[in-house]
Amino acid sequence: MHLYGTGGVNERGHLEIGGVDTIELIEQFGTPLYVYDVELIRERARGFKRTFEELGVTAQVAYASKAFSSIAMIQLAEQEGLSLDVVSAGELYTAIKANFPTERIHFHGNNKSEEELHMALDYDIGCIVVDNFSELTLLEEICTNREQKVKILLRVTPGIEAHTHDYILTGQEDSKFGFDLINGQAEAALRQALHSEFLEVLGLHCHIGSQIFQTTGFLLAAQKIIGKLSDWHGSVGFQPQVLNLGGGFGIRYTQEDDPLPASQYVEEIVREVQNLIADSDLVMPEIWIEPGRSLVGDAGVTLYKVGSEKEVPNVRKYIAVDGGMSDNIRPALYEAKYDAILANRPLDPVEETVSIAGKCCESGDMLIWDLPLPKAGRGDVLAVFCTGAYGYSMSNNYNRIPRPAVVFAEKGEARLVIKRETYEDLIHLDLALHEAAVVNKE
Ligand SMILES: Cc1ncc(COP(=O)(O)O)c(C=O)c1O
Ligand SMILES: N[C@@H](CCCC[NH3+])C(=O)O
Repeated sequence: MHLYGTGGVNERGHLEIGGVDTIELIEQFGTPLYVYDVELIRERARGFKRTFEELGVTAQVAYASKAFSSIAMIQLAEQEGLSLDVVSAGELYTAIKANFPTERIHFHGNNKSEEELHMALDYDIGCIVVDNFSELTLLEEICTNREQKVKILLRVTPGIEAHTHDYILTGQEDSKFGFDLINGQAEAALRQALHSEFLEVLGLHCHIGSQIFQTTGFLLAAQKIIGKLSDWHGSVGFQPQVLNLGGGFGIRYTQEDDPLPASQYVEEIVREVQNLIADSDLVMPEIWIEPGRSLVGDAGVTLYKVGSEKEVPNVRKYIAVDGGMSDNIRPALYEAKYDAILANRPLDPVEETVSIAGKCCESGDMLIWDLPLPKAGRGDVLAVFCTGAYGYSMSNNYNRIPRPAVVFAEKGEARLVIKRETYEDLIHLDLALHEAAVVNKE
């Protein structure tokens, strides 16, 4: 048995998270249940901030709220002095409702609508990360009409192929995100933005991908970007105040994963930037990062009840749980791997290898292939580790399965921070045929 995050086994022989017995939690809140170890999120946030402080660099650590956005989570980010990356009006709305300081909100996305840009301006958020020419022009027009200034970063694609799953790569040239750094797009965007009296260009942003285990890609991106910034200092006289190198720091989902300590990513990036800046005419900019997964990923566990089983003789045994791709789509989407144990008897010896199936009507709804477990059956509780990032946030109602509840556990106290969806919630936007008015005729 291998524990992730700060999970432990208590005197009752149950898996404990944040000092809370997981079996007591499911008795109270049901399954599937997301449980977050709040202390671990705090530790991770403090770790990032401390590393920058020790390096003497002015920084912002922005939590990429797409990893897991909820009012309580945003409040936690605020308590820890993080900034916030949002990518939609919905994420921005959540942040506003959580009273997150708007000057520390950064707005991302490759297709922000007019409405979203207005909303960002209404709340006077910290900065908008401009992704492409059409957005740049639109934002310029909107700001001119409103006679309102806004701080922006230009997102660039530095032409880096980070070593990760194709679907979560973002820094390569052929990407839907950002201005191409190398072929002149980024410089043209900078010139256009500098021309506008309403756009204040803070600097550049790049995000090369997610679940990255090496620093090489980040260092290469820093080299390419600072090389260009240095050229532009000569040609356009631009001095960046901010360099945002995104998120993407990998975490350990299974024992096969071998990520670096979070501090090492930051340290190596900062030292590279310092060296490159020292060799240029530029002044050291603030360094911003925007981790999601590495702040919340291994702090989350999903608890499921074990249900049916099926044996395919001489091939495999399937064990089904009461959730699946509706609460965690990552295995189906990215072939993501997870590890799990029985939360009600984690210390029992392994007896067999089973494959964990979800309950959705899809063959692809498999959570874990070939998991060593004690003999498990109805009544057992499966704890899948490291589901804190892109689990709940990508959950859905496929097969009209209600979304799970989410609990924060800290120092022996459990707080329900997202209620379980009810069947009523599932149909609350539906209109019955007799209620649905004809809307396309007078
Ligand atoms: C622009 C941007 N910033 C930050 C992140 C957070 O990435 P991660 O959760 O891998 O740290 C993402 C997601 O990949 C992203 O697209
Ligand atoms: N959602 C993805 C990562 C992409 C994040 C956004 N660029 C995951 O679960 O790993």
